[in-house]
Amino acid sequence: MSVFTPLTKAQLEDFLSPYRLGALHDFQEIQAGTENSNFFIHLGNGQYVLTLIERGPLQDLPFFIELLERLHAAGFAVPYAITTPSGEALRTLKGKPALLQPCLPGRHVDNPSAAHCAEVGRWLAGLHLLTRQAPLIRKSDRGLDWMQAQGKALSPDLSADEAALLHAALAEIQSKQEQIRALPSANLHADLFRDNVMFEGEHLSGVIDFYNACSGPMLYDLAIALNDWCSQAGGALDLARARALLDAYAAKRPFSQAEATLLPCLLRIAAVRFWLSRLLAARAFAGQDVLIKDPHEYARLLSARQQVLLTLPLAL
Ligand SMILES: Nc1ncnc2c1ncn2[C@@H]1O[C@H](COP(=O)(O)OP(=O)(O)OP(=O)(O)O)[C@@H](O)[C@H]1O
Ligand SMILES: N[C@@H](CCO)C(=O)O
Repeated sequence: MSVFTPLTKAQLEDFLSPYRLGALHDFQEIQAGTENSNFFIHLGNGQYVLTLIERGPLQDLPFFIELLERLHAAGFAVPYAITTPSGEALRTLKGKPALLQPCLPGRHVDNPSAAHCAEVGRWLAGLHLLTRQAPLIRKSDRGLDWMQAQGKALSPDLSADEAALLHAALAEIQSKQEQIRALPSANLHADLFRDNVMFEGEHLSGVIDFYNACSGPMLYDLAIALNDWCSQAGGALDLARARALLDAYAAKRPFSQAEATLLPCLLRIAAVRFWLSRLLAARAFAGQDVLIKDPHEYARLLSARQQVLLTLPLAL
């Protein structure tokens, strides 16, 4: 399970009363999730999700709240922070920052079709188009410098083959970092995995978990999504799904030549980022009753991205 801070009904009733959303009928701990404590909350006038933030850059919570408010105002189905009548969005429960959000409809899709991937591409293009003129600035706390530092710290734990794979990727990141930082930027979700997207049939009905959101190169968001949504079991890219995602995106925001050149590198960087964060989580939560995602999946994926046959659709 992954609820780090259990709550009683009385604690919840006390916390929820200022929202004036009706009586607490029921609540359930949400077992999925790896970083925060989440609860489904059934109130008199509907269903909500309560998140207690357990870790991460707490000083950046105002950034997440503002970004989600901006997306909500633009019509995106996202878990914006509901405010109390006195205007409080960020509150505290059992000493943890606490946010009450709408419960978004739909379910996660484990085996996405090309149509699901196209929806993801369209959603990402919408996010980037909305924010690229004036992105809210936040440097990722798991960016290129973090990868270099964590890669160095974690490589002694790896097999010789894995360490060589990681070192080659870190050397590539080092040599191309200026080109990467010069790519066109916007606000990124930066964690757009299948378990952060809800679907009703083939219609994308919501995106959750913005706690890795940041400002940065738009291509990086695509690389993260391609790696999770468009990989076959062994790690190789599924070209039909990848093409569907990229074509749907490019129909709303055409790619630049620099983005086309750097796509293979960005796919490798996105693989390194989640390989390292999963290694760190596996180390931090070893032996505990916490959902740990397999780090080796991302080592395999990085290995499979040494050759990338996918090209970006460019405007003629
Ligand atoms: N606003 C919401 N509407 C509906 N379901 C939600 C909402 N927020 C969270 N959930 C459900 O709770 C689960 C866990 O949430 P989430 O992925 O945000 O966990 P986390 O621990 O914060 O993040 P992660 O493990 O992805 O880093 C989701 O998979 C989803 O099923
Ligand atoms: N989506 C991440 C976990 C949360 O950041 C992963 O699959 O490793």
